[in-house]
Amino acid sequence: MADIMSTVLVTCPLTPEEQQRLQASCDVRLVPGSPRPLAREVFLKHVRGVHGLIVMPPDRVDAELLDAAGPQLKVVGTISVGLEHIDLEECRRRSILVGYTPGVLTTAVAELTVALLLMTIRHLQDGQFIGANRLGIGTLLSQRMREDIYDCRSTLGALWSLGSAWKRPTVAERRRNQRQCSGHRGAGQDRPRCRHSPESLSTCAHRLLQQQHRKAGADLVGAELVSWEELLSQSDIVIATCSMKGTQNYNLFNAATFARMRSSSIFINVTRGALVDQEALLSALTSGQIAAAGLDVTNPEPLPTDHPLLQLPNVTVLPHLGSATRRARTTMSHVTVNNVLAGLQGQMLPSPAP
Ligand SMILES: O=C(O)C(=O)CO
Repeated sequence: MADIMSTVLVTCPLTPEEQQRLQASCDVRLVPGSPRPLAREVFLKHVRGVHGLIVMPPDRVDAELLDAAGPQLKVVGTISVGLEHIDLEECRRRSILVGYTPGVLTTAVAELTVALLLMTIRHLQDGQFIGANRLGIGTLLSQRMREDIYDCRSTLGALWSLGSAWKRPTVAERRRNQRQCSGHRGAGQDRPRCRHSPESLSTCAHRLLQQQHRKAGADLVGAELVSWEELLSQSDIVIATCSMKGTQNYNLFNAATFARMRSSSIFINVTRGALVDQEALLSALTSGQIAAAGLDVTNPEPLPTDHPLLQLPNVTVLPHLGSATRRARTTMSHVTVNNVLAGLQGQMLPSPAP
């Protein structure tokens, strides 16, 4: 049991079971109403004097926040695999433990990626509008039509993250299975070519492990390791699944990147909006430099309702639904509470940040 006097601030929803488990051991302080994203001044006000902190992106945990919390803070648990909102160096300097939730959402995000890809390629959101307004199939047929993925032998280029690079099942594997399920069996030439750029893999934490796993991760899903240049210029579909690596990958997709892609390319982003220079994306989409984009993540989230990206017919935007499955969210809550309870008891975290 954690010290009964420990106070934990929770800024985001936990499952009721995990909230109860936390409440059995600690004094739990919930941010009132918890509108997301949390206003900074509210966060700074409620963090004072807590021993543990449960957050999710984009709640920024930096020196200012840690100063506001005070020296008794022992542990921060984020309900996410992404860590870009936490100043890990500053936490380390203050001996504050940080836990996160790697691995447990990979499947949910991979499924969302395939769904978003299909929505984007087939204009499904337009279909929903047409259906809801009883406009009929003729309206749909008069709209722009897209290639079937089935026939186009497209090349899928994915930038895999630290976590999903070598964990099964990945996006590439699912897409391969999907084709097999729809009757595309057998002949090797029927399989989509999967390209996998080593540029996006972590070169800081676990460097040797990642380097050892890069080739293995690619082999696991039948992917070829190619350069960043090749990935951009040869892929029909480019999927950003890499992390921000702190701020290192900020605007990784920019005007120069989109200029190297094909005019028929589809761009999908399922990890972080800040990977993309949105002005450059907007201009690539309006000028025809690329064909379409499907975004589960944007910068900021949510986008303002009058944002020009939301007005474009060749863009599908979802409200960051990647991990929104019962299994993923339940496990993420569970892992986070385990991390925080361990940290409050001065134990090693079961799932520590790298
Ligand atoms: O866990 C994360 O970092 C997410 O973005 C979940 O969708």
